[in-house]
Amino acid sequence: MTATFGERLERVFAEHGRLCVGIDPHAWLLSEWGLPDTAAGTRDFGLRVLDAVEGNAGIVKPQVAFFERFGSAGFAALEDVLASARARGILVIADGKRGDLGTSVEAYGQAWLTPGSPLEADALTVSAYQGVGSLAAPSALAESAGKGLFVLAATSNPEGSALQQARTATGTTVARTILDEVNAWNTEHSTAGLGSIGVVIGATLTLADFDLDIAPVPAPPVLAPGFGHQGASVPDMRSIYGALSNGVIVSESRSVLGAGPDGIRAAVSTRAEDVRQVSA
Ligand SMILES: O=C(O)c1cc(=O)[nH]c(=O)n1[C@@H]1O[C@H](COP(=O)(O)O)[C@@H](O)[C@H]1O
Repeated sequence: MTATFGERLERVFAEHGRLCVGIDPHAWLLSEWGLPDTAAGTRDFGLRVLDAVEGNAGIVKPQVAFFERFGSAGFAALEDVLASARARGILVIADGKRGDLGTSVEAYGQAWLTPGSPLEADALTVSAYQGVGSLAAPSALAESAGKGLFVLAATSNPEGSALQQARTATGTTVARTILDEVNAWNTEHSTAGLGSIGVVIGATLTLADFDLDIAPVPAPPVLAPGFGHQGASVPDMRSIYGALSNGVIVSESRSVLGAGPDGIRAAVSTRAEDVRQVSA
């Protein structure tokens, strides 16, 4: 039987820890790395990040937008990066923040989560603006293929708070509604341990402001951006996430990538150790 995404994630946690290195080839980073601001530059950048991650950490998160800037050539570059990560056994969360309804969102699931697809990743970030129920098709696809989804619940940017803290007719915040509905899916569909469907909760936030401070049981995987460049500090991980901490994936992009091509391997190694310290 195919291992579930949650089981695969727990294995990665045990073997490599919870650091996720973002692959965000900003134009200025390409320049600092001595690479052209082209699709070929993003490919080289992505492959060099994988060189630094291999053996040092277990998870990467390519930000699709930085590849998409170059159209089909950018997607071809991303396909090469995804294939290389698969070959190295590095778990990939494609940060595409896709969201739609019905057969359209199902097609996004097929694009990013079907084994053998050119853009195959292990998990995809998705938006639930159309309701968590709109994600049923890609969730089912993920579950059957041992893949995962990360649903945006409370994002690290300050502009998201008003909408995400707003209360629905039942009095529950939008962010909490998403967390509860994700958890209901996991309880119904996943066997044991971490579920296959996770949430995104920014590390820059005070979880109580979103009614996210009481963790559901079982706690889902939590993709946690906002560490490093956006100001959250890794040693504070447990105090930020409380009872959700056991599922947290610490994600950093610029703070690690800024070390440059010569310094990145050491930067990943140091940061992975910092994350292990706080996870123990
Ligand atoms: O889904 C994400 O990864 C994400 C969610 C969120 O709430 N905030 C957030 O910054 N991100 C992504 O995480 C990365 C953060 O990059 P750094 O701030 O450089 O670590 C970017 O790719 C963002 O798009």
